[in-house]
Amino acid sequence: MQERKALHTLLAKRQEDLPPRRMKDSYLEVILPLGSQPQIREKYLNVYNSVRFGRILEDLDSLGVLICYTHTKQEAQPRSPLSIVTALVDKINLRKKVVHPDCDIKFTGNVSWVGKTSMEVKMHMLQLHDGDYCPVLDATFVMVARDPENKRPAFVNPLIPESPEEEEIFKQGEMNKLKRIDFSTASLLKMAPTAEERNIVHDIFLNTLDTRTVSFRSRVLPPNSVWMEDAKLKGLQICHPQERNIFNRIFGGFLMRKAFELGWATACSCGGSRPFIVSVDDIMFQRPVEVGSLLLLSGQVCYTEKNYIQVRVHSEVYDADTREHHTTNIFHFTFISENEVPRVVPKTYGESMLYLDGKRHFAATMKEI
Ligand SMILES: CCCCCCCCCC(=O)SCCNC(=O)CCNC(=O)[C@H](O)C(C)(C)COP(=O)(O)OP(=O)(O)OC[C@H]1O[C@@H](n2cnc3c(N)ncnc32)[C@H](O)[C@@H]1OP(=O)(O)O
Repeated sequence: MQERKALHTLLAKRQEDLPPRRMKDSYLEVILPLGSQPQIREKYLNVYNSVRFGRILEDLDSLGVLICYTHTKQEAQPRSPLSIVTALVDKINLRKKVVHPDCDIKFTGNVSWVGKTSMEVKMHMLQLHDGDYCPVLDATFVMVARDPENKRPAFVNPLIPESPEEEEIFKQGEMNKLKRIDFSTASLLKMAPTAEERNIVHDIFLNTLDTRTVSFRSRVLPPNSVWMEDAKLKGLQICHPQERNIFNRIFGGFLMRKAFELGWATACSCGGSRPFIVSVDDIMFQRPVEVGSLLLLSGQVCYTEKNYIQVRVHSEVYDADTREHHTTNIFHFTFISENEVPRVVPKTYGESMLYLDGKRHFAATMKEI
């Protein structure tokens, strides 16, 4: 950090002082040689003889940051003054259920939109089959540039779209930002549910009343259902220095892997058969996780429909000295199970809000895939 302090003088005072970049300036292709270098397969292999998605999340996070460093690279500077951190995983949509552990994987990506200090990155993952690379997933992340000590935001190079297609991609980035603001304004933590949503919650409530006692208090679980309070799992992670990133905080990809694995286990125990990841959305990195933190993770099935399971993982750090808890991330995962899954039923008002939030995330995912 002492060394990094000296880099402050290299920061731009205004965004206009930085040379504009094109999308192709930050374009990178990286090969993960699972086919040609068998010795690296072990790290990626899961028990179903396919690739661990948590490892892919780590690779996407590192690649996203590397793409942003490429976008902001100044030839004259031996070292970048910027600390680039992951602010948001906007969306990851899977196009394939299974990723083979013995075929090469190619990642590609570039900066697709730029604000003042934030950059949207679009990445794609493809896998080699019979001589061709076939699409596996598409991902959109948002990274934020900070000063060398990671204390304040720092300007990034503007982005100039060069063709009508690139203008469309750039416009989409702008729209994504507005959509995120709308989604967050309508959050159930800030606003009451809509009339339609209130009816859904009340119908669920009526459906769980015990017809014999006719009381507001006695509740009965409908057939093929599970109470939400019984559809959760918890985990603890001690954040050892091994998981730190280049800014001495816990690596975002590691947090995603741990949250994904708990989310998967939660979906597995609720659904009763093997779940496959379909989509990841709206993972907001609200605050950095310090090395040495006790990270508490809670996985909750929020919503189910047919074979689909919507899981939310909440992560918080616990400070044993002050006994305070601070939320660091909320993760949203959509899984598809091999068999039809039970319906989850909320009992309390808080659970009903989690249910509606899960239903909203599920609906947004289904619209896209
Ligand atoms: C070399 C290659 C290999 C490298 C591999 C290492 C990879 C290392 C990557 C990591 O591991 S990072 C670790 C995981 N991430 C974190 O710990 C970040 C934790 N969160 C934070 O530190 C802050 O919440 C964050 C810096 C993201 C935002 O801080 P603020 O809320 O104070 O932001 P501010 O209001 O100053 O806004 C700054 C910009 O961020 C944007 N922003 C903030 N939160 C956002 C969000 N949630 N979604 C989208 N954009 C967001 C905001 O719009 C604005 O953009 P513009 O300047 O372009 O207008």
